[in-house]
Amino acid sequence: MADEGAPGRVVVVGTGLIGTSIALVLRARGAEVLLADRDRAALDLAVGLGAGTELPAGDGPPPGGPADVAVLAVPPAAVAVTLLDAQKRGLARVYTDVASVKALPLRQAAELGCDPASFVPGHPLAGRERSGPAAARDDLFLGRPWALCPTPKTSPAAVAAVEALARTCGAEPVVVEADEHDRAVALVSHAPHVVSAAVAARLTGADDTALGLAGQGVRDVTRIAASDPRLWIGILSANAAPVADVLEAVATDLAVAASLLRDGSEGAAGHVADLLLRGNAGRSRIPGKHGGPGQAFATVTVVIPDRPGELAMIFQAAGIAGVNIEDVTIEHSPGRPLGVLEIAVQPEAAETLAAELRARGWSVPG
Ligand SMILES: NC(=O)c1ccc[n+]([C@@H]2O[C@H](COP(=O)([O-])OP(=O)(O)OC[C@H]3O[C@@H](n4cnc5c(N)ncnc54)[C@H](O)[C@@H]3O)[C@@H](O)[C@H]2O)c1
Ligand SMILES: O=C(O)C(=O)C[C@]1(C(=O)O)C=C[C@@H](O)C=C1
Repeated sequence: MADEGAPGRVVVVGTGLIGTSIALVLRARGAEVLLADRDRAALDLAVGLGAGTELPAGDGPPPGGPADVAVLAVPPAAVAVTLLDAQKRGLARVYTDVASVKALPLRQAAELGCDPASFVPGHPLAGRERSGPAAARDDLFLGRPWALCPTPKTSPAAVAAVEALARTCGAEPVVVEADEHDRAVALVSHAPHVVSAAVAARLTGADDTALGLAGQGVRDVTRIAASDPRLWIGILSANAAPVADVLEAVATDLAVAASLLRDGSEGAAGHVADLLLRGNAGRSRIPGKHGGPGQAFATVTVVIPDRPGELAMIFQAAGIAGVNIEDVTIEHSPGRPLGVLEIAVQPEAAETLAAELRARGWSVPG
């Protein structure tokens, strides 16, 4: 039995990273999932992972009639033709896609004469630097925003069905107009991807000494540079102008920083510091948990011995003190039997938690 409000029967076309991840979570929530992919190996692997059963080939709807929703999890340039095909076949009552750009598939769907009422353009803001069904995860969408870009022609019932699908995947639906979506993701996803690639590209000529000294910083900045270039060239060229706007602004900041560093004067260092401070300010604006507005939590730092049950006892102590834990990070020094736990709490609760933990014998500096 599916959860209440969740789609009961879903078709997923495109069993790569995103399609298979959606299929896995829907299966876990009790939905029947029918899978299709033009790549036999990707389809077989998704079926083997338990993401669903193969959609029978043919011209008409699936056996048992149209599904509640068909999710088109194919590259941006393939969305409109896949939609036309799926609607002609009558695969589902409602259709959505997951492409990282929204204006292009919408425009192409209109040009091809697709039915606009049953199509809800969508985009889960969650992913990985790996492609294909082997990289799929059923927790990929937890707490993430899932953009929906209905037009005035989209039926409200179709929007409600796709909102329910996004919620079933653990995501938070956010309705936004397609052009606004594309400008927004140019800033928060697409331009950062190119910047990451540009930093990683410098490493192609790096010698062994430099590579041997690579730490976490360069790994963090370049993680997404490992993504599939074929997928990303499709995304970037479909959102070219907004991405170029952001890249030009970043390039200006970088060029100014480089010339100030060459200048070498004390005043010049102050100007570079200004960019670093703007970096701190921008980073702190990225929303926190549940995609809510960025919130200034206080951090309680605890030194914890590396032994079983320690975290559970700390969380229990927080519960006894009536303090809600907003977020947690743990830093481990390799080879040391200690960890540093950073607990984010509401500012007014920080002192209560620190006092409770100290009273119970933990080391809480500050
Ligand atoms: N990778 C990410 O982090 C991410 C995040 C959110 C959204 N997206 C979007 O999701 C979509 C899929 O990306 P992915 O990362 O899952 O890619 P992927 O390469 O892992 O999977 C895409 C799958 O679509 C299949 N496919 C391509 N054309 C097809 C067609 N015409 N008919 C049937 N199957 C077809 C491919 O064989 C492949 O299995 C893209 O539109 C992408 O922009 C990606
Ligand atoms: O985390 C990653 O690996 C991603 O690239 C995910 C990411 C993003 O930029 O946040 C990338 C593209 C998608 O359209 C949505 C999500």
